[in-house]
Order: sequence, then C-alpha cells, then structure tokens
Amino acid sequence: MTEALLAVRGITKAYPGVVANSDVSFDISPASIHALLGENGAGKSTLVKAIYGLVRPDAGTMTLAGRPHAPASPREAREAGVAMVFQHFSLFDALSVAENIALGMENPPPLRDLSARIREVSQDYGLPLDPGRTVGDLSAGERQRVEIVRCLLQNPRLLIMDEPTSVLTPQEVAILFSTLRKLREGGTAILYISHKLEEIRALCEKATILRGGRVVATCDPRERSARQMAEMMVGGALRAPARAEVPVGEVVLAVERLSAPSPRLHGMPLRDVSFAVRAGEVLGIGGVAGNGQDELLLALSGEMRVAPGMVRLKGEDVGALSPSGRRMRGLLCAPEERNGHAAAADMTLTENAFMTARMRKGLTRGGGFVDWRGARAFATRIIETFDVRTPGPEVTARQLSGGNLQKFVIGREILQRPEVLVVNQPTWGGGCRCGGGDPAGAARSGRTGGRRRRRQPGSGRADGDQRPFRCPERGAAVPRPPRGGAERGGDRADAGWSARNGGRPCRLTVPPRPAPACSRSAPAGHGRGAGHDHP
Ligand SMILES: Nc1ncnc2c1ncn2[C@@H]1O[C@H](COP(=O)(O)OP(=O)(O)OP(=O)(O)O)[C@@H](O)[C@H]1O
Repeated sequence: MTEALLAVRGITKAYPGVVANSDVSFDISPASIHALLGENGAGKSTLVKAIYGLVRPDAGTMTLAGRPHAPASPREAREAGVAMVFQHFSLFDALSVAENIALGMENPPPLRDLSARIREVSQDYGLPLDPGRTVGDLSAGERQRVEIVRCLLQNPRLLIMDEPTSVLTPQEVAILFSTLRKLREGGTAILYISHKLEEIRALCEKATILRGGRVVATCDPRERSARQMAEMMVGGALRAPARAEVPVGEVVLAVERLSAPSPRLHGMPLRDVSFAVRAGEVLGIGGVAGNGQDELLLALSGEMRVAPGMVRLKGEDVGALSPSGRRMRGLLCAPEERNGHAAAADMTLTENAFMTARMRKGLTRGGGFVDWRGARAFATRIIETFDVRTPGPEVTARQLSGGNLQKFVIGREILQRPEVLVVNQPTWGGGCRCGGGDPAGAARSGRTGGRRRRRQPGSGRADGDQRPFRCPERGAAVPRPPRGGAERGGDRADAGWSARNGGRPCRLTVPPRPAPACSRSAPAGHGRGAGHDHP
C-alpha cells in the first residue's frame, strides 16, 4: 500500500456555537484526485483552510509526505507544497496575466522570463494562456487558468480546488478535467471540492464525505451513483421535490428595448433587451457570464435607473424608481454576490433580514424605530423555513458557510412574497445534492460564470440563441404565482423553490453581443457592490 501524501488525523475546529470539524481523519494518496463532499455547512472549507494554513485547528495533526504539516499561513503551506485555487479569483483586471502571477510570487523573475515559463507550463498542461493579455479581457475559464498556472509554477504536491467548475462553461470544464488528469499522471495529488456529483464520478477515484463536521463515509465515486453519494451526504433518503402545476397569469414584468451603459469598469452595456414575464412563470437568462447579466439585475433592482418605458411592473413604469420604491411594489432582487451586496458580512442575520424586509414585513414602528423583535422573528422564520444551518439569528452573515448564506438571502426574499423575484446565480455555493444527471431529479446547480467575464468565441451559446429550458442557469426572474397558487411546502429550500416555479418550461434569452468594453485601469474584483443602493 502506498504511503499517504497527506495524512489528516483528528482535526477539530470549533467556532462559537458550531463545531465545524470534529475529529476528522483521512488520507490522500499521491497522484490521485480525491473528492471532499458534504452538504452546505458540513465543514469542507474549514478543513481545506486548515490544510492551506488559513485556519488553525484546535486539535489534531497532519503530515505531508511524512513530515509534520501545521502551516501557520498560506505561505508556509505553499512552501510545503500545497497550492489552492479558490472559488473566487483574486486577480487584478487592469494587469496582464504575467503581472498578476508575478504579484503572487515571493521572488518573481524578470517579466520576460516569467512569461516564457507561463507559456511553457500552460502548453505542458493544455491550458492555453497568453501571458501578455489583460486579465479584464479574459473569460472565467481563462482567469481560472491564470490561478492554476500560478499554482503550477510552485510545483505543488497537493493542489486544492474549491468548486472549480461552478464558474465554467462545459467546454472549459472539459479543458480543466484534462489538465487535472495530466497533473495526476505527473504525480500531483488533487483535493477536489464540488457539489456536482456526476463530475466527481467522472474525475475522482476516492471521496471523503463530511456531515456535521465529521467524516461519515469514504467511497470510490466510480462505484456509486450520484444519488447514493447525495444520500451519504444528507444521511437519509432523498425526496424529489414535487413540482406543482401553477397557472400562468398576466404579464407582471415587461422589459422593452432596455439599453443602458454599464456603471462598472469592464462592465457590459445593455443593448435593446426585451422580454416579458408572466405570473407563475420562470424566465431564465442564459449566456456566458459578463455579457450583461449583472447590469440587467442592476436595471431591474433599481440600483441603476433606466429611461422611461424600459421596465414596467404590472404595467407601471418603474425605471426611475429607487430600489426601495420597487421593493414596495413587489419587485425584489437577490444579487449574485452574497457578502457585500446581498448581505452585509459583519451584520447579524436579524439585521440583514431587516435591511431588505423592513417595508414589506412592517419591521419599523413609532416613527421609524426598528422593531427588533419582529426582525428577529422574521430572521428565525427564514432560518427554519429554508434550513439555514446556523446557531441562530444573532450570528453575523460572515459566520455562515457560503451555501447557508445563499439559502438565507434567497429565503429572505421569497418570504416577502414578491410579485417578481429576480435572482442572480441562485444556486451559487448552494450546492446540488444530487449532481447534474441525478435520477432523483432534485434541484440542479449550474453556474456558467462568475464575475465580470467576457464571452470568448466558441466559449458559450451562440448569440441570440432562444430555446426552451427548465432550470435557471445564470439568473432567473421568478414571478409569484397568482394568489392561491403553490406555497412553499417541503422542509428544504429546494423543495420550496420547485413548488414556486412550478416546473414550468421557460424561455432562454441571451443578451445580444455588444462591443468589447474598453477600460483597463481598475483593480477589479474589489469593492464590488460598493456605491450602490442596497437592492
Ligand atoms: N469564521 C467562522 N466563524 C464562525 N463560524 C464559522 C466560521 N467559518 C465557518 N463557520 C461555521 O462552520 C461550519 C462549517 O462551515 P464551512 O464553511 O466549513 O462549510 P462548507 O462545508 O464549506 O459549506 P458550503 O458548502 O456551504 O461552503 C458552518 O456552520 C459555518 O457557519
């Protein structure tokens, strides 16, 4: 039997009110792709952060290639041979690929030498990348390649990847998988976190499954179905959400010839976008990210005002109204970025519940005083109804795992009974308990892009493509069914979601391809959402 590359023994990490990792032990073999699975809040991120030196465990030990591994910082972890590609890229849009990579190195070589190295590594691993290109002009997949090449230049023994395919197109996923297989052949071990169980089955030879911070199972994903793995994750039989028939009503949201410049550097202007959404209908907005989806959300939420006649809610022109004005009328939005846009990271869940629900849930009284008891009760209801795993409404948003915060944000809006709900990337970080091709047919996760990515030729759907589809891949406008329509029935967030959208086929609209945006000067990816009204 080969000696483990990484041996984790009894890792325990507690936060106030939560044991994120409890006595976790497992081994990663050299030259293997090892999946780390678990529901939202199971403790996956905490564990990989411990391996990468971002979290100090309270107890337990690790050895890497036979040596004690207790990194006090990511730098120490990198020196020991551990590299990590995060779900969110940390790149400067205004700088070139080579400059971005140099920024992350302790002692970067001259830029020309570094560029030659980048070309070499990217060719070796089938990751096409031009070191001279500006990062702001790259697609999601190319940005991820920058991060991967940055890691590969360190010759890691262990590469950790946190939900790497959630921002990629199917073509980019295929490239990534072939790179990871090459890395494995070259002797690198990969620790792979994903909620997409069909991908795990295709890629990984071993999986460690966490539940409630503990290792509950280990398996060979090639020998298990996605459903079996999902059941190991949740610790019980999966119930497929029932899709209720919902009658389609009148047009509630009409967008007509919507054109507007992007308020963001490297943003994408909206050009002549038209669609209508009826009560009880789900409209999916598809397309590779960075092609106007974010701007569309801003134009609908009221964070970006638009010219008369372009956005109508139940016949009323709301294009000049503020986010509050639109909320009053029932147009609610849940933006993509959880921390800093959809929620304030350092505020409690009660405060975050109050922030968007104060008007519709009547959470002020006596001339504008906050009704804290009401706000707390509303936050508690969101937590209970949407199965948000947290000690209670007084924890801060930052303390929630990514998927649990996502459930809280979406639940907060749904429980306000919107006339129209606009959600951007609702399954991002939320996970899919059954994976893409799951026979149980539970809610599917399919994020095709992340932040500010520009479409590359051949990297996504053709312009103007319009065809029916069922699952909101990139963003969706979900109007409330007519009164008396299906209410949330199940005890899980995704069950309620399905009931609300009624499983109705919807149209797919891809915004027309605009001219490339030009600005190069901003260090982007930082301060997103700053300067906007809260939706
Ligand atoms: N800094 C923190 N402070 C307090 N609690 C935390 C902190 N980080 C994580 N937790 C808690 O630890 C638990 C495990 O969180 P973790 O982020 O590791 O889960 P996860 O499996 O990665 O979830 P997801 O799939 O939703 O990202 C959660 O209950 C979370 O709320």
